[in-house]
Amino acid sequence: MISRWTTAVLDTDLPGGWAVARSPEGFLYDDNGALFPRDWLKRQDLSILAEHGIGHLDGEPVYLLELHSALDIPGCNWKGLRAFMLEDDHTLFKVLGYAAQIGTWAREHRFCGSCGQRMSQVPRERAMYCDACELRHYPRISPSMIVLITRGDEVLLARSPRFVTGVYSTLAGFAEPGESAEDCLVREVREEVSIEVKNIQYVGSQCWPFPHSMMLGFHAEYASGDIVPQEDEIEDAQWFNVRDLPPLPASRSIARYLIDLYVARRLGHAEPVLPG
Ligand SMILES: NC(=O)C1=CN([C@@H]2O[C@H](COP(=O)(O)OP(=O)(O)OC[C@H]3O[C@@H](n4cnc5c(N)ncnc54)[C@H](O)[C@@H]3O)[C@@H](O)[C@H]2O)C=CC1
Ligand SMILES: [Mg+2]
Ligand SMILES: [Zn+2]
Repeated sequence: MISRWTTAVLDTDLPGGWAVARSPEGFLYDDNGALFPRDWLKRQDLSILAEHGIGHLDGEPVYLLELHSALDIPGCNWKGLRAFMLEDDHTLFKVLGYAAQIGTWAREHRFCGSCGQRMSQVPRERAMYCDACELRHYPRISPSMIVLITRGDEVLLARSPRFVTGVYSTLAGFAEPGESAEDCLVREVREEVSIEVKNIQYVGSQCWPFPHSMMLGFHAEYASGDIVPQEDEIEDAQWFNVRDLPPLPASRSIARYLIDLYVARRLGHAEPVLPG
């Protein structure tokens, strides 16, 4: 059965529901997954930094317990968000991805960036509020462009020194103030491989909670220039034939989708579906 997940701001004074627990070591899980009866979880000896009501899973309320540190609970373990992404339960990954973004943002906005006073959660709204200067902070989302550059049967893929050995991917980068999505894409491509692109086509978007990116995915055609990899950022960049590709990123990523979609169109195969 596919579960239904909707986000919501829930009242943490109400009892009951499910909860996920997040510490610097990741999310708590056991053989049944990462959702625990909330009242049971709160009876454990947790060092709770903050609690957030984050939404409904199949109609049941779900809360996040954001912890100062991990602790040993018999039969349970801690695991990072990336490990959950690589597993089959996509809905659980969405719940935890949202929880991670809310937890990180609230943790990093406990004090007002303008006057330094302690901030508090606004009831029924996803915002932190400063009483002293009436400033509100909303969850942070960072728009990032990601692009597959194509040249007929070839695609341009690159390696960052941070990637798993052998893996090549599309180019990506964060938008800067003052840029349109297209401006950002053109700048990132120039910076990272020193080439020019044309016919920029928007393909789709994906939430990427590492830590708070909104990926806007594009296809673009090669226009001119020779590949010059950006020092320190790009270890290697090459044109690959769609029939002979290197190891690619994880199938949940929009990077992989942009590649798989182009290859499918080029070779006349069925088109993949963009992972949510
Ligand atoms: N879902 C997917 O398929 C993929 C997602 N990504 C994500 O796209 C994002 C951007 O990709 P990168 O190549 O790492 O970016 P990038 O090419 O802009 O370089 C990263 C640099 O940007 C700066 N930076 C960090 N956070 C920033 C922010 N919030 N706003 C502006 N600048 C910032 C830092 O100096 C950092 O070293 C990352 O979050 C990355 O995880 C990247 C590739 C694939
Ligand atoms: Mg980049
Ligand atoms: Zn303030």
